[in-house]
Amino acid sequence: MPFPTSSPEAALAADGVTRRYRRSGPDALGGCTFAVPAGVVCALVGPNGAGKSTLLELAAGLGRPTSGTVEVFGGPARVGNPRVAYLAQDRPLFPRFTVAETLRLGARLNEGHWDAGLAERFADPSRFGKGDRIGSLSGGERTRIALALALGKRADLLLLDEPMADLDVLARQELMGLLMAHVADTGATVVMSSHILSELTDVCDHLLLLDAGTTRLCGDMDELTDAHAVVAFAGGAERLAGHAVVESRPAGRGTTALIRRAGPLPADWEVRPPSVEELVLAHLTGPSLPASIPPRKDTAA
Ligand SMILES: Nc1ncnc2c1ncn2[C@@H]1O[C@H](COP(=O)(O)OP(=O)(O)OP(=O)(O)O)[C@@H](O)[C@H]1O
Repeated sequence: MPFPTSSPEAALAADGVTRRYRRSGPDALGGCTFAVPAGVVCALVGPNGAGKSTLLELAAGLGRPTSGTVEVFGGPARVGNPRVAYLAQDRPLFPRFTVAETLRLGARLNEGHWDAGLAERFADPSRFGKGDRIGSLSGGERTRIALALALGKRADLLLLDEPMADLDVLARQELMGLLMAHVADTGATVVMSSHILSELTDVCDHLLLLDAGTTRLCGDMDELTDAHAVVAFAGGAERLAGHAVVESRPAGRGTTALIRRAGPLPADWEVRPPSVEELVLAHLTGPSLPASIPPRKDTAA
């Protein structure tokens, strides 16, 4: 099923995007197509090297696709778009600036749409001495400041590359709470990458799974889990015929499998919905299936 990549309600859409860093090198993205609707909180997941950071960079307008298009709210992705805030994985900040100077710079660069209160809640300047320079902060402290700069911008689309990566457990909880409260207040769209899936499944309602530069899954989390089932039954894998099998293995005298349902399932099968973790792992190890889920016709077990 094609994604509505030009749909006006898509906050971020990619159509056949490839990105090659070196002319004769491999594709960091190899034909990536998806659409993230406006207003969702989207988990961007995938193994190391899947292309997550590359995709976020392109969405922020930093670099151009080698082919294909990346659109933000229906227009080409471009650097300096006031509707977009981007938190890069390496948190680029000026090391010689103090915390206060950095926040003042954020205010100056985003005049007219800077939320100083929100930026201060993320940065929490009370933690720092007046003259503390960015270069003297810990990784987690720098992340707080970088998040403050991104969030203070009051953007409609937040592109956050591993936003919680350097933070301790308490700071993660605090900043994720602030982020979610901000999103609930403003209806901003978030696309956020992380390797800690459990951290994302609690707060995200949309999933974008990349692997080796291509889209493996994209859609509403509930619809994706709903369209799949973990099944267990007596007998061999031949009983799965007709269903798209993501993963299957023998279990005693029977079979367990994660399938994409196609119509009703036999009454003697044990059936349960997969967790998001199971879904992601199975799709990363199993055969490639269409990344989007067609509307379900028959859900009866
Ligand atoms: N500046 C660059 N020059 C050359 N190759 C690059 C560059 N940036 C990324 N790549 C390559 O592109 C591919 C995708 O990298 P990317 O950083 O986008 O993946 P990722 O999913 O964000 O990985 P991780 O989870 O490890 O952060 C990798 O093979 C990487 O080596």
